[in-house]
Amino acid sequence: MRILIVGRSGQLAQELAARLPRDGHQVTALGQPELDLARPETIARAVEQVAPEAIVNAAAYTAVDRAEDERDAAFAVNETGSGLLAQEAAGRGVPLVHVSTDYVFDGTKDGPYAEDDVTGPQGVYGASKLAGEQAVLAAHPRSVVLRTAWVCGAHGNNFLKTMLRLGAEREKLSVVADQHGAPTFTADIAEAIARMLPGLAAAPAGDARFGVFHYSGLPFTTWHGFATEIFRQAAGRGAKVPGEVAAITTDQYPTKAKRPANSRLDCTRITAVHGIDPADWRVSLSTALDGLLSRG
Ligand SMILES: NC(=O)C1=CN([C@@H]2O[C@H](COP(=O)(O)OP(=O)(O)OC[C@H]3O[C@@H](n4cnc5c(N)ncnc54)[C@H](OP(=O)(O)O)[C@@H]3O)[C@@H](O)[C@H]2O)C=CC1
Ligand SMILES: Cc1cn([C@H]2C[C@H](O)[C@@H](COP(=O)(O)OP(=O)(O)O[C@H]3O[C@@H](C)C(=O)[C@@H](O)[C@H]3O)O2)c(=O)[nH]c1=O
Ligand SMILES: [Mg+2]
Repeated sequence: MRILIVGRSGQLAQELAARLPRDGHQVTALGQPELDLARPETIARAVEQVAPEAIVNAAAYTAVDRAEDERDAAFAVNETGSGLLAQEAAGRGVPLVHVSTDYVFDGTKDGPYAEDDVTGPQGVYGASKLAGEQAVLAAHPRSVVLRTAWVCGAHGNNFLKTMLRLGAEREKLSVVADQHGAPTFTADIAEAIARMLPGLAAAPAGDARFGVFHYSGLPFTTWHGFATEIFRQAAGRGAKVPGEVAAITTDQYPTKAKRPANSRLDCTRITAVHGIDPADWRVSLSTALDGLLSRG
């Protein structure tokens, strides 16, 4: 299939550009300035030029704290641009996979979130992503909204790479231990998208394969639990790690945007409908560290 990946420099976009050709797909990854989700005219032009048979939107305004001060910029990309992209996909009759986030939830639920649970974003980023989900689903019945969480990988910037960097510099780190969720590695998300694309291309509007799906790693942990496992595995590979990783509360780590205390996603629907199982993030972490630490 000819596939358009929207986003080029992002961590998931780079992983998709590496993974999808392995299934024989012809892949074009476009980002700014050629395809700028904040500039509507570039969206239509890029889609027409590539003439894709499927589109994956891996681009977003992702600066969670900065979004609090840049509401218009966040909504322009995450809502308006994403909705327009969905319109283009609908116009061409091709399926769209649109990636979204756990931050659409308020985090007060006592247990993992299912796809139809009530949303309630705590910040501008989450609100703009929720508006984007709604715009995409309204514009195009043959779309998948794939909500994931705590995305990490070898490419781009993420919590894993921040921990490795800070861990090499400092003797002590403090990491929040009262936000619950699970890391999701870009390699696993790319694999999941690769597995669902052929079915989506064949499925008509109204098919159960479209709609909202949750996909994150297992087992559930906290950011502190994730950091602890990162340093355990990194130390095993000879990397310099901090002597202490203190468990702190969210109150002790003030940030501009509020994060949900519970980001746990119930991923049973994607398993039932698409046959895709959540990956053990500890295994994916090990693979990512093999690449990251051997490169020095
Ligand atoms: N990071 C995370 O922890 C999580 C991410 N997600 C979602 O996953 C998806 C992928 O995120 P991730 O790979 O981490 O994101 P990154 O922050 O790594 O990359 C974002 C990408 O979006 C592109 N982008 C930003 N603005 C525009 C624009 N106006 N037009 C075109 N492209 C633009 C960036 O390009 P450029 O570099 O040129 O600006 C970049 O390629 C997003 O939908 C995100 O909301 C969901 C849950 C967790
Ligand atoms: C660097 C650092 C972070 N933290 C906390 C802050 C935050 O609660 C948590 C994770 O930090 P981050 O900066 O990665 O958080 P954040 O950028 O909010 O990560 C989010 O990004 C968006 C795009 C999403 O969609 C979410 O799923 C989520 O992954 O760890 C510490 O406690 N100590 C530290 O030293
Ligand atoms: Mg971040």
